[in-house]
Amino acid sequence: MSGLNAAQKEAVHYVDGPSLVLAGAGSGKTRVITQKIAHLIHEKGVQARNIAAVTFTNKAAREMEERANKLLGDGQGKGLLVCTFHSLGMRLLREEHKAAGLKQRFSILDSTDTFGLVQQLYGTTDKQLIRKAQSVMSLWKNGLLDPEQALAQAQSEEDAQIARLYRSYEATLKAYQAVDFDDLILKPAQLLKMNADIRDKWQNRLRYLLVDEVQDTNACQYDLLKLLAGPRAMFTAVGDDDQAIYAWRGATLENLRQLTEDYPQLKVIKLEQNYRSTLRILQAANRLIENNPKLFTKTLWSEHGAGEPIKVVSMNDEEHEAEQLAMMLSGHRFERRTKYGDYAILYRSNFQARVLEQALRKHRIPYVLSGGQSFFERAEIKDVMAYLRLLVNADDDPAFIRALTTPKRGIGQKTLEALGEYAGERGISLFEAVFETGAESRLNSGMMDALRTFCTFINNLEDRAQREPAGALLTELLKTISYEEWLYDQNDERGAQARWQNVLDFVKWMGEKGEEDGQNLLDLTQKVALITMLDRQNEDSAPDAVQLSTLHAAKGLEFPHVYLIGCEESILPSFSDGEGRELTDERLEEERRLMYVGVTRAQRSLTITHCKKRRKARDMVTCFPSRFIKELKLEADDHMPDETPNLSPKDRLGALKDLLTKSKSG
Ligand SMILES: Nc1ncnc2c1ncn2[C@@H]1O[C@H](COP(=O)(O)OP(=O)(O)OP(=O)(O)O)[C@@H](O)[C@H]1O
Ligand SMILES: [Mg+2]
Repeated sequence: MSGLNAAQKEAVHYVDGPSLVLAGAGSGKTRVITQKIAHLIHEKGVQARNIAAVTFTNKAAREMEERANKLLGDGQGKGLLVCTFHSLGMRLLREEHKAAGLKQRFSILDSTDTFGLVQQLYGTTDKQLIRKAQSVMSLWKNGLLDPEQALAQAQSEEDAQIARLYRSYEATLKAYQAVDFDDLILKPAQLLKMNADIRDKWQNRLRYLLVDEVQDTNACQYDLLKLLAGPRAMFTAVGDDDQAIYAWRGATLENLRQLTEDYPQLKVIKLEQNYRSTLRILQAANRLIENNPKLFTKTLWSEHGAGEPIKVVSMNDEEHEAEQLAMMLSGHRFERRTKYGDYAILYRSNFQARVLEQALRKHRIPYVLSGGQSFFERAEIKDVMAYLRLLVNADDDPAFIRALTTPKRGIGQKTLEALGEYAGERGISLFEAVFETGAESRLNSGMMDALRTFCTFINNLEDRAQREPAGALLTELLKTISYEEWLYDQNDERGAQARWQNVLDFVKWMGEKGEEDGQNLLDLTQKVALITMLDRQNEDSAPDAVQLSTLHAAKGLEFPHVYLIGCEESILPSFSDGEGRELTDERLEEERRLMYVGVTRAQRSLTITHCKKRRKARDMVTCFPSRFIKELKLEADDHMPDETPNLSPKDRLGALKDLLTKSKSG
């Protein structure tokens, strides 16, 4: 129990009922969770497999698992469940698939897949419209509204149209034996609600629940949590209302208030000491967030010194910003003898990373990117995944079409339409339709043969996939379909090379994962949908590299030195929400919380940059510094003593040598 203050100890020791730790950034909330896991196992005799800790991102889950296992020592954490809400939901759904009306090997569609599906059902190619429909349906789903209720509630013709789309979307998913990400939460919650046996079983299994970042749970996740906790209500939730940044995905701060209502016996514990940041950073963050209405009052103090002043740097444009950043970072690293891994560059939106990446590459600064396009969303990976998904679930029509036509097998759109029509009339999947005699009259016999050859090929693979090692089988599959050649046909040399390398990385990763966990290709495939590139990177021994991340993806993390870039009106706060809605007070508050998350990631130094101009399409537009910079009230720091870093003569010599070898090798 070392390394905890009195309030943290209280939170860790309290196991008589539900508790909520409500505290600001860097106050050790996540630390309470990991320590509490150890406490439950070591002191309270709770079995590891009866404990579940839930957090928001895969990365956070992995980090928490590592920390917990370190505390627990050899083998004691066996069976401990540390995961995201989504993977918890998937586990439950896989085990209870029958009750959910799904086969055990259902497909999981990610947002790219569902985008394609909505596009097809809605009959439009207007991306904005599709995204809007997706987000409205998702909000309905998360608000536990079914298509009929949504239709009944519709206020406008547009709403009604989306509600009808929602109906066919749901029917299609069912026909495909597929679920989307929202279903991974929604369906388990419904199962637990409707089915007492399943509820008892899971409540008995997960006897203690711990939830990190509870401020970002949506209504559905909260429901799931409540159902799992049951009347015993043995859980610890930790969170910070000032860091709620997922309202756009339906997360609601209302849940925090609801928690106090649903559990009158809830013990609320506040943590007030910040262990992460220097006083300057902490106080600036506090001044910023004071501009938001308070839900709960919190005070944060720190024993750390004032630290160095927060820098605000004005740049000409985004190229200048990126270039300067690379120079500043190199200089800083040289002067302080730090590692690249001590730095994070954070930004509001993914597009900001592009120019930055170029500059970092030019200056040979190693970096890793997170929160960007997932590795698994790349076209070549999705191609390979289509085959795997089809092995797992032959009813997965989108996977069927993608695999069948990649590479082309001489089967054209007309044939697919005829097959689709027949399958639709019979209410079966495309795969099944191929083997029905009834389909023969609709298609010419050459096509029929080609289709059957393909399906037999898949059937054989499926059989082998249950027994043979994942890596070898995958390699063979790629060879059989001549995927490498196909890539070279479709892309220029460099593009093909890069894509093929990604595929090889993927095969290697699947092979290793399969050996590690003793899982076959089919088991692995279901998991892939929930994994992001970041997890993959973390598995290779983490390289010393600067972290590039969106603010959303940086939640819960900390870095010695942080650069917060593009702090301009219309970027942070962002004026548009992707659907053309304007900046309301509520959204402004959420943007402010996002800035607060960014500022509070920094431990020792914080540099904020903004551009005077920025390229928009073909024009250079004038930009203004973010209002949030003013709200940090940095003048207030002026009376604080500056602490310049002390470099001993020896360090300086070392730094100089470093630079010399670098300039030689470069
Ligand atoms: N009692 C303590 N003594 C020393 N260091 C601590 C203590 N509690 C927490 N820390 C350290 O402070 C830092 C912040 O802790 P942690 O990440 O748990 O905070 P948090 O409240 O979860 O922050 P966030 O809101 O950003 O998620 C970590 O480096 C952690 O190891
Ligand atoms: Mg945390």
